Amino acid sequence: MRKQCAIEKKCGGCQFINKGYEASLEYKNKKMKKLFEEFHVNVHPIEGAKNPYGYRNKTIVAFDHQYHYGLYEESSHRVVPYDTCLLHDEKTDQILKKISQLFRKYRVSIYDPRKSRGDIRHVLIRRAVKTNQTLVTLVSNNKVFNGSKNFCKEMTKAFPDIKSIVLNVNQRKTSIVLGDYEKVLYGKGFIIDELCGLTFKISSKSFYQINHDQCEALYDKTLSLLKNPQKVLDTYCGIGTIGMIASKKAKEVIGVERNRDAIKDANDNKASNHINNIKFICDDATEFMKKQASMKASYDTIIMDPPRTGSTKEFIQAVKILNPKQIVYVSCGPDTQVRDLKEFKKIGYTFTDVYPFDMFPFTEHVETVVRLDKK
Ligand SMILES: C[S@@+](CC[C@H](N)C(=O)[O-])C[C@H]1O[C@@H](n2cnc3c(N)ncnc32)[C@H](O)[C@@H]1O
Repeated sequence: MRKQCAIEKKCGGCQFINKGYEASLEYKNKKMKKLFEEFHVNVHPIEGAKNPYGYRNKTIVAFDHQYHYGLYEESSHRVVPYDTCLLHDEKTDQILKKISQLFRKYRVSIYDPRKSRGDIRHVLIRRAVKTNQTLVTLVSNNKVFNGSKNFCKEMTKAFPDIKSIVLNVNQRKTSIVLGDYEKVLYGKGFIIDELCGLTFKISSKSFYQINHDQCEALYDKTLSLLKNPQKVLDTYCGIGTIGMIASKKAKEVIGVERNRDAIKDANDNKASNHINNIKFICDDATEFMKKQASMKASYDTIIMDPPRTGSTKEFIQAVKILNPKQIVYVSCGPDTQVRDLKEFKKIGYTFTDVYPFDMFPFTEHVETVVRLDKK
């Protein structure tokens, strides 16, 4: 059933929310065909979501001084308040309403970005949709959160699925949301979700795909594209999701990721899923690739899933030396993927198919996966 968003224009988060889901898929299909046109490959129709609403398992909001929550208006510090968002998991907005009530009740100090004063800068909610567990992260300018015991007690009484509440301290004067220092106020500091038959521990600073069901479809495709993988290098591995799923099919997997918290989660995930043929390394992906190339290490398969900015020329030059038979490239930024694919072409890799996934329904974004083979 088609739903209408009342704050579409002010919020600006989803370009297609009031235009209809089919229209958005049509637009994305055309966009992908055009983007990959120069390669003369088969661009498959985008894999749409069964339910395009309520898919976001991660939400970050700011509060104004009247304790309304919302997103910052583009290029301003004005919060655009909202009641419910059509893309959020339903529980998320109920939790945010309760947080707003408690902030008001306890007169919690709200950060003012213009004056760099006050405490609470953002609230991040993460939902593990399969296990119904919630992680609440309060991002503050202050290492102390007065009244945290009462706050946690009231929150967890109202929402028993809140398994952890974390205070993340961010005293930087930038728009980066999370700081480095964290203090667990309640629970263990993480939640557990299930994905593709495995369990994953997720903490506030680790990357985890925001659309659970579309992510399973994307990972199934990724796995099916791997032809007889033996020694696999999973680069930009996050908490180890793709590598651990691929480990079922491979002899050995090495995952590399630069976020220390994600690597800690990955190692815990490896242990809790009893996977013995995977190892995780905390390093910059390009630096790691350069070291592997200089050691003449041997991998027959490379998986890469970089951030929206894509990979680097040096990474691709290191691939040339490592000479794997196949590369599976997952991307949340098809523009930068195209840029990187041109470099892969120069070093002798070809591809025939592009598989787009609608990981972020109603927004402009598309996720794509491609398998490259050595000519
Ligand atoms: C799109 S996410 C993919 C994570 C994982 N493959 C997944 O599907 O959950 C990109 C990951 O790359 C990591 N990352 C970003 N830049 C990196 C770099 N230069 N070297 C290594 N990892 C990096 C991020 O921390 C993030 O975990």
